[in-house]
Amino acid sequence: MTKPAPILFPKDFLWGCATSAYQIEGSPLADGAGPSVWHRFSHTPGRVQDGDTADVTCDHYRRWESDVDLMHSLGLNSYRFSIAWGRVLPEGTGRINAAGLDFYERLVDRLLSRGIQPMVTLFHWDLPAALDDRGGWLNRDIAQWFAEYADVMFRRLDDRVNYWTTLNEPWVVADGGYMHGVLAPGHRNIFEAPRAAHHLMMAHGAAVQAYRATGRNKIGLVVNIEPKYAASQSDADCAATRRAEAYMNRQYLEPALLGSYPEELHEVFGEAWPQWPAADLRLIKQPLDYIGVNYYTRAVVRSDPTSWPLKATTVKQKQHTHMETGWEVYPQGLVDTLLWIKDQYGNPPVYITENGACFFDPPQVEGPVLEDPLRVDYLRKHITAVHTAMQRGADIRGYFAWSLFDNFEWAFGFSKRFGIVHMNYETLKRTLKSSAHFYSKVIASNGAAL
Ligand SMILES: OC[C@@H]1[C@@H](O)[C@H](O)[C@@H](O)c2nc(CNc3ccccc3)cn21
Repeated sequence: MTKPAPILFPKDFLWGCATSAYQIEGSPLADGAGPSVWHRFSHTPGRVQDGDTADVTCDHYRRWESDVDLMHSLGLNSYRFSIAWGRVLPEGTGRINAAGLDFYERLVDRLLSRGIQPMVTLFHWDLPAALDDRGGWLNRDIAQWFAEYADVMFRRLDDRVNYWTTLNEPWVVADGGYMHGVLAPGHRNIFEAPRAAHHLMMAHGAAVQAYRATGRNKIGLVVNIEPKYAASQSDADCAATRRAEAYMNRQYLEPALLGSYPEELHEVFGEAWPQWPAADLRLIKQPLDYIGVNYYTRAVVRSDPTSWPLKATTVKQKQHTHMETGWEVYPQGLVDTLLWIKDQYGNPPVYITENGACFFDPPQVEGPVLEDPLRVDYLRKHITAVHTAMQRGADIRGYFAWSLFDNFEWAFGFSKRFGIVHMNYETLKRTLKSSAHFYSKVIASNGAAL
């Protein structure tokens, strides 16, 4: 029996971890920063589990130098993080806060000095509150507000940042923030959700257009993809699955890549679905250098006329492990997702910009390393899935584990831990989990240690 050939990734493959500003930085109002909708939302009683806020969280705003050194010690060759728009432009437009811009410039310089490539996300949900007061994602003007902010960042950092992302997961903002009201800014309105979604994508297009005027590197869009599998071959379940796939997985990819929306959205939104001007879709469909895919889980879908607005619901797969968010662990879904993008959208360059899991880590035996075997198994199986898709022709350029640290998990507060590094929120001590050691070995061996 010959041993299987070792898994090996390309020499220039990006191996990183991902974070976002509001989730790890703390000090949301320091040095002239303006508040975000998430600062408001987390300080609104009842919105976040246990009343948690990100006022301190990982205190990365003050510990960024040693945090970069920790990334270097893990052997990361890249790091995906986001800019807090309100640190740079406290009112969202107009006046620049030099201290905010300087923080991100110093962070980028230190990353580069440690041989770590920054991948910078311009918007990871923390919209300046001042812009929300002017309508936020419901105001068509936000496309220009976002392009103005993006241009400030491009002009300051494009000589050092090779990978830009406009938006992180527009679906989550529209669905969570405007359809279901469970995320900032907390609206629950089926007429607002498609408008917020559309304006998010117009902002994406306007920022890419601005980048092409001066930019010399790569820019893309990050979407969350959750592959949908019909619970049965019945017409009702197959139609429900198509609606769910259009609503989450195609509503953002297709205007960006094809310049059109899936027909199923007319059925999903009904009278709430506007007729968008063709010029809007031309703005959204800007040539991209890559697509970022955030993958965590899949959904098995059945028809459910009582479920709003999709008339579809997820069927729990009791035979598989689930995370503490209730998400099924299903690595095959990542293979299927990557091959779907390859086959449906012309095999664009893809980075796995987020992949990870939150498990209640077992009771910790005292010692320097915290054991998290379920997360090690999750990472091993999903990184292997990436390699499988690459062997079948998908053009995958990098992988970012979510997340470097345990951090503020939005409406879940600190109750969910996705980090490969444990965060003690009292002492702010960082402690490597066994998944950090595992990931470090995978990087050092370029995959052979899987
Ligand atoms: O929930 C884990 C992470 C989160 O911390 C990141 O900020 C965010 O980019 C992120 N996106 C997903 C996947 N998409 C998703 C699906 C349903 C609800 C919320 C997010 C997971 N995560």
